[in-house]
Amino acid sequence: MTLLSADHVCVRYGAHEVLHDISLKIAPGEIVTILGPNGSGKSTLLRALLGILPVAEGRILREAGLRIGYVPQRLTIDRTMPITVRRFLSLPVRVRDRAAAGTLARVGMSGQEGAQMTALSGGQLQRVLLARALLGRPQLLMLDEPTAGLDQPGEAAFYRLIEEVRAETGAAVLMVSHDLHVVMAASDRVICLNGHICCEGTPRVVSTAPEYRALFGLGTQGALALYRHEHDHDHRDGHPQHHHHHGHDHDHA
Ligand SMILES: Nc1ncnc2c1ncn2[C@@H]1O[C@H](COP(=O)(O)OP(=O)(O)OP(=O)(O)O)[C@@H](O)[C@H]1O
Repeated sequence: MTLLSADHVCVRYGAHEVLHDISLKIAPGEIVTILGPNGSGKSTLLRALLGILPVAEGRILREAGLRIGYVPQRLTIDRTMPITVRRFLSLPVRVRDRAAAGTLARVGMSGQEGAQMTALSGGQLQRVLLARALLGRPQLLMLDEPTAGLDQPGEAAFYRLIEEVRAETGAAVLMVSHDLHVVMAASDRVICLNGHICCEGTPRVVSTAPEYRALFGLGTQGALALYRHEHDHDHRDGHPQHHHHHGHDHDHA
């Protein structure tokens, strides 16, 4: 079963092709992260998947009646127009007090109905944005760099919250990030984007993929070498002097 899919999608701004031949699928309940450097088209891809940006080629398919909860990258609040958390939760769709209170409790913002949106910290604002998205009982949550501007503990706490929400509601999560640590901790699957899909798979597989490492300037040493070393070691029964001799395994077989 697939909630949302892209089939050979290209997106252009004028003559500039920002996304090339993108195919992907999101299944119910999975947490998928799109990872890529600045300008790689992550936000563009989310907006195309949401249907708020036209595609030049290919197509986007959404399950009939799919409920999507969208948490934008940032929210520009007009400081001359004060608005409380409670009123914000009823934009654009009015919600009941009980639903508002319950959802605020869920995101760790219990009793904050009366707070001014402009007075919230970055972490609190993200929680309120998430609460508003959850009020629509989404089957798919889409989050665009939801922890941009948060410190490390704030970021970790927010991703734990996302995992709890997934566990409780069964919602699939598609998010954008350029933070490897977050992705390693909280994703079932990672899609590495740079105008096209460079590689995809579990966080462990992607983090050792040469395409991923080249894209993030990690070189070919470091974790990849370490991973290979450990992998070799497991098969060589404590004969480290033979590490680079590829015939060794066969000698034993
Ligand atoms: N409205 C637009 N008109 C023209 N070009 C645009 C527009 N929006 C984005 N672009 C270009 O498309 C490319 C991808 O932008 P996008 O914002 O999707 O990347 P991103 O991966 O989300 O970047 P970041 O990590 O910086 O948020 C960039 O080269 C950007 O300049």
